[in-house]
Amino acid sequence: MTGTPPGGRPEPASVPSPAQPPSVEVSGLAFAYPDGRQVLFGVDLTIGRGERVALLGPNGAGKTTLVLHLNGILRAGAGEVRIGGLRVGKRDLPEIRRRVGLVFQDPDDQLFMPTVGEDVAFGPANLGLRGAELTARVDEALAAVGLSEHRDRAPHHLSLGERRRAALATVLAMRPEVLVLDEPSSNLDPAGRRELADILLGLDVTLLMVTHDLPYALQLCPRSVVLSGGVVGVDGPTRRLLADPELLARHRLELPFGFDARALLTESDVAIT
Ligand SMILES: Nc1ncnc2c1ncn2[C@@H]1O[C@H](COP(=O)(O)OP(=O)(O)OP(=O)(O)O)[C@@H](O)[C@H]1O
Repeated sequence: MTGTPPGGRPEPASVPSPAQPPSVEVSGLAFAYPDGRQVLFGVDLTIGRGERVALLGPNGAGKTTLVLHLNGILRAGAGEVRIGGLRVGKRDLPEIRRRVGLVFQDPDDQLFMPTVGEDVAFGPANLGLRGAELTARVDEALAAVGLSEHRDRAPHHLSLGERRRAALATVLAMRPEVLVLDEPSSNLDPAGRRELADILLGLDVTLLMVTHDLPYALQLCPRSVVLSGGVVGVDGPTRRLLADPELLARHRLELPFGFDARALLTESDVAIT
């Protein structure tokens, strides 16, 4: 909520009031798949309202497993997850799923209606929206991702970049508080990557982005968390993580050839490292 302090400028929506719980609170989260494979061993992670955080780690570290707990697709074996103070569990699942929007890596997992507009309307219609209210919600979500002109097109006729933005619109139509993106930049061309970044930077949500694309993490997320050995192994400013070659090597993270991460550091960072 946006507030106007007496005599002052309106506060941005992302500034938390002291009474507001964090967007995401994961505490002591442990999880094993039914085949017995234990992936998470006690994850602790708090994300404040309006923060943008990159979730990093090598293949198989458990990043997707962790984010699937945020909207209750997976159930914690031990520990708990809270979204805006509300515990993720059977009782409040519909509200949790409204609060947490998950955008999967493959947009085709989220687009299944004959037209883009119908796909975007699907979630809010399930919430009970109808008529002008539903149309306004769809308009708003399509405009946010720059697809207003594509409302009546078949999703499978869109480019990958457009389909990924359409999948994002299906989630934005629910007005989520937390947006979780699984590898949003994968297979996008440079223009598609930039367009998506511009959209994401303009959203007023808490953002958690799973990615192997470290420059994208840097561009979008001031904070990064590295999942390692089933727990949060590293948590800090993205620019400092990326400027630490030993840390990157330890977690099998690699920057593109020629990317000068040391140039990211400020004088105060250099003094600390
Ligand atoms: N349904 C499942 N049943 C059993 N094991 C699974 C299942 N899904 C994932 N795993 C295992 O859990 C581990 C973590 O997988 P997860 O997909 O969460 O990792 P990740 O960090 O997202 O990897 P990537 O970067 O490759 O997407 C892997 O060893 C994977 O094989």
